[in-house]
Amino acid sequence: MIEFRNVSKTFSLGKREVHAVKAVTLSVQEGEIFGIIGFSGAGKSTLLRIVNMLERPTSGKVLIHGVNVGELSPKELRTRRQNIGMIFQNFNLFNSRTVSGNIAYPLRLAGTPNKEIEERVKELLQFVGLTEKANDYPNQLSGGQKQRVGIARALATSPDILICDEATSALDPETTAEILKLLKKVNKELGITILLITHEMHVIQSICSKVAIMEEGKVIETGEVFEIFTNPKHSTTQRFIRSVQQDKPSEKLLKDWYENGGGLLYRVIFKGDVTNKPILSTITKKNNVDFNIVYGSVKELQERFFGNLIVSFIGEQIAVQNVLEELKTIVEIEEVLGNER
Ligand SMILES: Nc1ncnc2c1ncn2[C@@H]1O[C@H](COP(=O)(O)OP(=O)(O)OP(=O)(O)O)[C@@H](O)[C@H]1O
Repeated sequence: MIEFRNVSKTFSLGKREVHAVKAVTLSVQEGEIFGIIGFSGAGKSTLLRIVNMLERPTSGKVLIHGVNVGELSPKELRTRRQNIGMIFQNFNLFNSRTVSGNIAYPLRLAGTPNKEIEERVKELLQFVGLTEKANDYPNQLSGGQKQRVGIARALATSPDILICDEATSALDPETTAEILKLLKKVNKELGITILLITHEMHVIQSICSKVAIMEEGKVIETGEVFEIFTNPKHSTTQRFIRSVQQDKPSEKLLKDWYENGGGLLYRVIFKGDVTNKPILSTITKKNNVDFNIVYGSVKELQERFFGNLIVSFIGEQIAVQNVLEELKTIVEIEEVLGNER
């Protein structure tokens, strides 16, 4: 639905050039919630602004429904933009207009008749749960309520794409969770494709189905959120994932473990259905080996199970080797080393 093909953007600052986006190729499918994550300066905002040509790419192209957005006439581009809703970290509401006035604004711009505007605003207020606040002004609202107004305004012209620029970064954790729930509802009930940027991995974990990780203008890794979380390849991706789930004991605990003569530790990763089966106990029993789960968790991720256990095996060396070989045919397994080893 949205395709970035080899998109680059270079800003010229006097003699200096900033390569904000470098040869990005990405595909966002219809109905997805697609997250782009990266540290500050990675190029996320620039890439997002290229979708509706608020920023023109230096090279490459963006296709929406197969149409090259860069080649649209000014009139066609205006229509395309009406079909792309956008919400922002700082909400960007008009403080001099009421909640209703803010939501009605894009409809007025589009020349919608008053009666229709009234009905649509009522419907949107209900959808975002702000009917009671229709006549309030933005400065009478909490951050979460302001973002609800932002979402209602973005939906006013019935777009097929919603772009979220750090939409929850200014909100506390509880309000963030409420807004993410609302975005999920927008996606599920209205079938709107969502493209969001964030620097917070928990946002990706909560609502995205696909993710791209950006660093220094490039996409360094992309894929299904479940796959990226369970098998991150790039060290930056691993850092982001560690921000939401610690996947091994601290270095201090690992050091103590090994110094106190603890045996080798292995990370055993279970994905999906495998978590239902007593694999560890069956295989170790058969080989006359004991096991000790030292650390770990089994979580739900994208409606699938994901187990990450740190295990020590106790038994004859050859028997432990057999257990490892057999486990490797069913689950992922790797040695866990402390930095000190
Ligand atoms: N209009 C501009 N003129 C010059 N340089 C720019 C412009 N916009 C962005 N940049 C530069 O491009 C690079 C990428 O910026 P961008 O805002 O896209 O990153 P980001 O990942 O969204 O970061 P942040 O979360 O801090 O906004 C940065 O080095 C930034 O300074």
